[in-house]
Amino acid sequence: MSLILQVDELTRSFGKVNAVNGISFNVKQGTCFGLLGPNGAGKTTTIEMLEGIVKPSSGKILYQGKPLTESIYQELGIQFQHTAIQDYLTVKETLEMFGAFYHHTIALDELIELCQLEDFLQQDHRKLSGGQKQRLLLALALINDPKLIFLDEPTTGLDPHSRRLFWQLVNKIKANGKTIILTTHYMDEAEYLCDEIAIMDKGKIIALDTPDNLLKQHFKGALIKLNGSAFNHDAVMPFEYQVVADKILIQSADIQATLLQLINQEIALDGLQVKSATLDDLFLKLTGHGLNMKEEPAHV
Ligand SMILES: Nc1ncnc2c1ncn2[C@@H]1O[C@H](COP(=O)(O)OP(=O)(O)OP(=O)(O)O)[C@@H](O)[C@H]1O
Repeated sequence: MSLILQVDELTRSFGKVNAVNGISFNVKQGTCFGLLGPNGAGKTTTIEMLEGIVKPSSGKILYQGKPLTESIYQELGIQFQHTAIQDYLTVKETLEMFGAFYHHTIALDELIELCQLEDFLQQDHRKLSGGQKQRLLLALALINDPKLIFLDEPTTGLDPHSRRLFWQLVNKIKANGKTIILTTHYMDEAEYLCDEIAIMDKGKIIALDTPDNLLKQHFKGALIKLNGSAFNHDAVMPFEYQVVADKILIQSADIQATLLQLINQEIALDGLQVKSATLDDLFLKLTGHGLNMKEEPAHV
């Protein structure tokens, strides 16, 4: 599979803040690549450099083997976290207005059908629900029939039904051969949509691979979770464990044997969970903090 994007040692500082600190990755054509991380990790700065909106402090970005130029931006589709749309326009008028910005556009009927906008075409865009608004923003990102589409936290704040509907749309777009770069706080979204992910924390990539490979690499067998208060940490435990946030994580290849050991050690099993590891667990393991944590001070 050919590479649509190659990123090498990309860095961007704002004064003393290293928002993005020497990251490298490749994106294969026709795949969905996820950039994950907590608030302030550097995701938006990264995609804004890829989109040509923010100038890198250093590093290299190649699009289809060549450096980014003005003309390439006609080939990109961008769904921003917030897009200013002129007031009083209907959905149809909004689509027509954005279409006029590009030399080449997709047929509007096709786009309206794909993004399921038929029922709202004559509605003022300000009256759309959250899910409908996101579908309109996606349609605007697709209007120039781009090869590479950036979706920046597209489902933040949506209800579960609207999120699932949006995921189906993203999969349809991918099935049409498009490449997608997605940023998200939602690990289930990344597991469902992304072929490859980069987990960012404090401006750096701390893990990069397919979701499956990352989970296999970092977790053997099942994951047993207990409340942090369950252990006397001075006592010697007959198994390895990790304390992250307010939880104790034990990786176990033999669940029965580990549970028996816990019972023999008279450890309170309140809050016990036995499950397969998820990307949330991986993030917790790698960083020692959850994805939904409050924003940390800037990384200087
Ligand atoms: N224009 C700017 N001027 C100064 N600092 C900035 C600027 N843009 C981003 N930063 C800082 O760079 C760091 C990374 O921010 P960025 O928005 O890229 O993170 P993010 O992972 O996208 O976060 P979120 O999930 O909240 O959107 C933060 O500390 C942020 O305050």
